[in-house]
Amino acid sequence: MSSDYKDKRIRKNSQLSSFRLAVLGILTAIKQERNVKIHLVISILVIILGILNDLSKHEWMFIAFCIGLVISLELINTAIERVVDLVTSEYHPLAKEAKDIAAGAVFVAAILSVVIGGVIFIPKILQAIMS
Ligand SMILES: Nc1ncnc2c1ncn2[C@@H]1O[C@H](COP(=O)(O)OP(=O)(O)OP(=O)(O)O)[C@@H](O)[C@H]1O
Repeated sequence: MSSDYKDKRIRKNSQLSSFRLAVLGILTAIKQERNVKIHLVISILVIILGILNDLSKHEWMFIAFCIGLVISLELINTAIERVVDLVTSEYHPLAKEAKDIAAGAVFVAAILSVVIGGVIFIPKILQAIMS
């Protein structure tokens, strides 16, 4: 990295707080990554479903945890994809492993969220159908 580029970067970063840079990172991921958009839409739908079903404080804590976990891991997955693409545009088995493992982390969190969402919502939906 050239020192000129580094100087410019340090100056630029000191103008923006780390909080604003983090928000910028989230907005970049939302704009550029289809999966981040999909997770956000699903999260909004789950929140609406939660409001309609009048969830308890504990149920909301589980839902909030799952939404935060999946979106955080999706952002880390996106960052790993960027770094891999920065390092190589060629096919490389390690690049494949890095991307696939990062995607696996999101998948595990998504499965956990589906299980928790099912435990919370299925009984409520069944009760609503039966009554
Ligand atoms: N440089 C590479 N070398 C080897 N395999 C790669 C490389 N880049 C991508 N792949 C493989 O292609 C898959 C898709 O890669 P891509 O870069 O399109 O990430 P994707 O964009 O994972 O998916 P998404 O944007 O839907 O999250 C990766 O999961 C990986 O298996």
